[in-house]
Amino acid sequence: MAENATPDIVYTTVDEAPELASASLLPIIRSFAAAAGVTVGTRDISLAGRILAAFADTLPEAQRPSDDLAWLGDWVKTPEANVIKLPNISASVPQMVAAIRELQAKGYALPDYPEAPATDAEKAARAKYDAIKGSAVNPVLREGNSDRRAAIAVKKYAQANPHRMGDWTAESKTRVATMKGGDFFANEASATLDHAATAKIVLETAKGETVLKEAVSYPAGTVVDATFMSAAALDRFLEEEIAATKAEGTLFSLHMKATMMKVSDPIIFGHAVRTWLAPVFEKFGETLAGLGVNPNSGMGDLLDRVKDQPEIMAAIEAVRSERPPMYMVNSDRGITNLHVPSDVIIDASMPALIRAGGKGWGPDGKEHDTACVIPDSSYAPVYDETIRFFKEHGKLDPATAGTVQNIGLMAQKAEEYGSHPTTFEIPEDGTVKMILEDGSVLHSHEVKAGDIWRSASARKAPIEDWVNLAIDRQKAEGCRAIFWLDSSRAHDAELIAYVKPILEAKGVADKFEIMSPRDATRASLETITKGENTIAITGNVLRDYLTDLFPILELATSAKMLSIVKLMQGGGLFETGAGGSAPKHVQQLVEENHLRWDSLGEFCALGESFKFLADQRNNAKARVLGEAVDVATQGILDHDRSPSRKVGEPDNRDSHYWFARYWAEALAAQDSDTALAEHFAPLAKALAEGEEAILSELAAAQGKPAELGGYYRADPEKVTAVMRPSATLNAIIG
Ligand SMILES: NC(=O)C1=CN([C@@H]2O[C@H](COP(=O)(O)OP(=O)(O)OC[C@H]3O[C@@H](n4cnc5c(N)ncnc54)[C@H](OP(=O)(O)O)[C@@H]3O)[C@@H](O)[C@H]2O)C=CC1
Ligand SMILES: O=C(O)CCC(=O)C(=O)O
Ligand SMILES: [Mg+2]
Repeated sequence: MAENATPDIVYTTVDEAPELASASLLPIIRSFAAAAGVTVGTRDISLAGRILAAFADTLPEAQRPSDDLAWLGDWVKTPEANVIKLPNISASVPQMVAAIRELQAKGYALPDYPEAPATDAEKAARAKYDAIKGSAVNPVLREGNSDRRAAIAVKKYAQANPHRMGDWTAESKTRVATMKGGDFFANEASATLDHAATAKIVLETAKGETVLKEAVSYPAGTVVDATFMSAAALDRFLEEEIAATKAEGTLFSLHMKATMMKVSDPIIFGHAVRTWLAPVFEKFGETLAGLGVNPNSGMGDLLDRVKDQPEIMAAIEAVRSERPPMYMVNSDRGITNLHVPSDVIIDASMPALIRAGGKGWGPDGKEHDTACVIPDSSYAPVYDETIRFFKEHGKLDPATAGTVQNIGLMAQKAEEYGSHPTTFEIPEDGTVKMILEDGSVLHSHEVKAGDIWRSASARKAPIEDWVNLAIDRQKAEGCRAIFWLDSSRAHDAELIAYVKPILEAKGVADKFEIMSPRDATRASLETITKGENTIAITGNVLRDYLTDLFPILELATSAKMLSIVKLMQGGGLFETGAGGSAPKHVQQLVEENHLRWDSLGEFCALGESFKFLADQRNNAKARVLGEAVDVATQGILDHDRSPSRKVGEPDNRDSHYWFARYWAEALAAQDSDTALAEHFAPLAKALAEGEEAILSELAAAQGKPAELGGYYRADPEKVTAVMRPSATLNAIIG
C-alpha cells in the first residue's frame, strides 16, 4: 500500500519468487540507503494488490488499498521517477480466478470472476478484471524504450564459468512450424499518418455496420497497422501440424504469448485446445458449453469441469491415445502444454528448449525432439533460424561466445503489445475498416466470423527516441549493430522510413545494418560464435523474445540482465532481469524451504538506480552507495555466492547476506565520503564476525515445508519469518 511521502526510489511489491526475495533483501537495502539519507519506498503492483485496488470503492475503509499502479503510471511521466521494477504476474484467467478465491477466503468481499457476464453488475466486474488481466503493469510503466544487456562483469563470469548446454546434432528432428499464409504477417497493412487523426473501426456485414471501436486518436507521425489471423487457416494449420508431429514421432508443442498478447493469443490457444480435442468437442459440444467450458482457459480448466462426466473423460482419453505425445510444462504433475495459457510463454519456453539441445519434456518424464508450433510467422523465423544454425554448427559455447545486446522500441505501448483495445474476434463475415474522421479508409480487410483482427501502432516520438538510443549505445560499444526490420513486411517498411533518414542525418548510416529477423538471427549467431558482440535493435515483441533467447544461451538465464528503461520524460525505470516471477521456485520453497531465486537482477538494478539518483539530484552519497553496490555485485560473482538450486545448499537468503557484507565492506573501504565509511565500518565488521552464526541459522531453516499463509496474498509476518530466519543477521541489519 502506498506510503504518503514520495520516496527517492520506489521498489515495487510484486508476486511469487521475487516478492519472497524482497522480504529478505529490501530491509537490507532500506537500512543501507537510510544511512545515506536516501528513502526507498514501496508501491504494490502485485496481482492481488491490483485486484483490490480495482474494487476499492466496494471494500470497507479498513480494507481499501490505494491504486499504486495508477500512482506509478503518473510518476513515470515525471523527471523525478526512479523505480526498481521487479517482475510481476501477468495473469491468465485461471490465475485470476485463483487469486480472487484466495482474497475472498481472506475476507475481501470481491465478486466472482464472471465467465459469462449477464447482468450489468457482472459486466462491470468483468470489465474491471479484464483490465487487470495479462500484461497490465509493464505497458503502464514503460514510458521509455528498452536497453537490456549483460553487465560486463556478468558476461565475464558466464564465460569463465560456462553453463551446461544440451548438444545439438544435425539429426535432431526438432523444428519450428509456422503458418504459410492467412496469418498476422501475411495480412498486415501499415501506414504512417502525416497528420494527427482519429480512427473509427467498423465491421460492415450484410446486415449493416457495427462499430467495433468508436475513436482511437493518433498524433501525427504514428505508424498504424492493421491485420488479421484467419481462423480457418489457423485450424487447418493446427490439424496438419498435429498430424505431422504424430508422423515424425516427436512431441507436439505450442508457443505463444497469452500474457502479453492478452486478447489475441488466448483465442489462438483456445483454437489449439479445440483442435486437439476436436472429436470431444464434436460429440459433446453442447454439454461442454453447458458446463461453462471455454477452450481459451485451457485443458486444465476443461478437465476440472468434466471430471465427474465419465463419458467425456473416456472420450478425452481416447483422443489422447490417437494424438502425438504432448510437450509437458510439468510431467510430474501431469501439466501439459495446453493446460493453462499463461504456462507456456514463448520468450521463456523456446529458449529453454533450444538450450536443452532441442529437447522438450514428454508425458513419460523423458526428453524428446519436439515440433514447435508457433502459428503466426512474423517472428517464428528467429527460432527456426536459431535451430537451423545449431543443427549446422552444434551448440553455442558460452565460454567463448560474444554477446547480443538489445535496444527495443517499447515506449507508449508500441506495436503489438499495445494492440489489446483494438483487437477483436470477428462475430460475422464482413469487412473491417479503419476510417479516419475525414471519411478516408486507412485500412480495410475482408474477414470471416472467428477471425482475429487487430490494429497496432507506434508513435513518432518513441520511434525517434529508440533510433537515437541505438545510436548512443552503438557509439558506446563500437560493435556491430543491426536493425531487425524486414523491408518486405508492411510495418517494418514504415519503420525503415524513419530509421534511415535519422542515421543519415547523424552521419552514422555506415555503422548500422538493416536485416530481416531471419537474416539478423543468422548474422548475430555468426557474430557471437566468433566471440564478437552485436546490438539487436528491434521492435517490442522481438525485444521481449531476444532478451530471453540470447541471455539464456549465453548466461543460462535472463535473470542476470541489466534492464534499463530511460523514461522519455527524464526519469528512470530499472527492471530487474528480463525474466518472470518463477512460480516453480515458490513451490520449492513451500515444500523444502529453499529459495533458488537469484537476485542478481535486483543487485544490478539497484546499482543503476542509486547512480541515476546521484546524477538526477546531484546526490553524492547516492553515488557512493551505487558504486559500492557494483563492487558487492562483483563480489557475489567472484566468490560464487549466487543461490544453488538444491535444498541444503546456500540459497537466496545466503546470497543476500553476502551482498550486504560486500556492500558494507565496499562502503567502509571507500574514501570519497568518510561519514559513510565510518558508519559502515562497524557494520562490515559485525557481518564478518557473525558469518558462522548467520550461515548456520540460515542453513538450519532449510529442509522442511514453509508456511507463507497464502500464495497471491501471503501473510507478511509469516513471509518475514521464513525469509529472515537469522536472528544474528536481523539484529545487525536492524
Ligand atoms: N517483467 C515481468 O513482469 C515479467 C513477468 N512474467 C510473468 O512471470 C510469470 C512466470 O513466467 P515464466 O514464463 O514461468 O518465466 P520465469 O522467468 O518466471 O521462469 C522461467 C524459469 O527461468 C528461471 N528463472 C527466472 N528468473 C530467475 C531468477 N531470478 N533466478 C533464477 N532462475 C530464474 C527459472 O528456472 P528454473 O526453474 O530452472 O530455476 C524459472 O523457472 C508469469 O506470470 C509471467 O507473466 C514473465 C516475464 C517478465
Ligand atoms: O509483461 C509481461 O507479461 C512480460 C514482460 C516480458 O516478458 C518482458 O518484458 O521481457
Ligand atoms: Mg520477456
